[in-house]
Amino acid sequence: MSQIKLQNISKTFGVNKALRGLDLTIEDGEFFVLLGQTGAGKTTTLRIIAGLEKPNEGQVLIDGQNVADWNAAERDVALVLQQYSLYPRLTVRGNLEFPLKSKIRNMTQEQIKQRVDQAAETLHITPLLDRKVERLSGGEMQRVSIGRAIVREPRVFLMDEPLSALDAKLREVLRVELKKLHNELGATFLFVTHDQVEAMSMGDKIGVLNRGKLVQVGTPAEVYSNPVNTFVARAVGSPPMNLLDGQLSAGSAQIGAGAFTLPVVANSGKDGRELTFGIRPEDVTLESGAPVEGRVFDIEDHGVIKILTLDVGQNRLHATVPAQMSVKLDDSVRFGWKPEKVLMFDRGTGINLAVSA
Ligand SMILES: Nc1ncnc2c1ncn2[C@@H]1O[C@H](COP(=O)(O)OP(=O)(O)OP(=O)(O)O)[C@@H](O)[C@H]1O
Repeated sequence: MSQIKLQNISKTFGVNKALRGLDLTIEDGEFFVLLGQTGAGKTTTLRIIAGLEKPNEGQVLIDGQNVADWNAAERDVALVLQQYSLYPRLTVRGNLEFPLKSKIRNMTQEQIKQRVDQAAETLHITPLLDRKVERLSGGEMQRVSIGRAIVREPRVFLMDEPLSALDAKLREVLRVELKKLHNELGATFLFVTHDQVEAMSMGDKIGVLNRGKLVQVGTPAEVYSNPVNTFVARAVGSPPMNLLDGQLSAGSAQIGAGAFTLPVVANSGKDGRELTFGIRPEDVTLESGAPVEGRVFDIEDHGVIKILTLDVGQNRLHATVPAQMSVKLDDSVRFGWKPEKVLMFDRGTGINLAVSA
């Protein structure tokens, strides 16, 4: 178990700035998820921690020790990748034993067997131990990859989108299993993904990475309910937060070119300012007496809920409603929201006014 600290890490590939002054602390035993779009710098961050890449600037500290001069083996971190790096000709047992057979470890056959059996039990792959890896399904292979990391009992687990090659159902199963595994091992996990559902459902903490910079760190609930800017507001939540351009006028949001007006919690001194108003789809309420009229442009049925796309003038927004609500395409509906549910962002910078105040 270990704490990881990245201090002012920058990494450049030619003219490409992969990481730009990254500061990040992952506490001992934490399940930390780094969320970012493709090219945000997630893999580079992991490779720098693992010692496979050197930063141009900044330091990596593991348990307070600067590990700049430590090679990958000395850092004792395990990297689990999206593409399983297994030996196809070996059995599952052979693959799990492999990292333990190194001379440096000096382990007896009995010790190795014990570790392998234990890891196989934890990952529910005991019945597969004698099977050749090339004859496993994708989900089974990913379990074996994780097993190869577990047997080493590393200080830290670094996971690079380990579930993204799996189908949706299996991803769900393994998400739960990885969380359980983390609880059982009590180890530090750094998991990177571009999938916000994965980030929200797995992380004790989430760090949102945008073009090599960390934009926000917090619990999933904090990041969801109080995004620091419109980038984070868009990055978490499905469907994403409605972001509507408008102006603040006497305690009301005037959306679009006067398309509609709805109350917000007054923010002194912001009258007349060009803003972007943010409202989560589940906070848009449909009621017959609600103040604004919209037209139903689209309906997505998700079992227990429906996601409606509403058109109001030039504006389009999402509303999440119970599945039993009777509504058809092109219906005219009335909607509103509670003033305290609306976030306000500066239109130019995208910064959340509540954060910058
Ligand atoms: N070895 C390399 N040589 C040149 N450019 C690189 C190299 N590795 C990464 N990059 C660039 O650095 C940036 C960050 O890449 P990185 O792989 O860390 O992003 P990522 O967030 O993991 O993306 P993805 O989700 O697509 O894997 C990208 O623009 C990428 O093209």
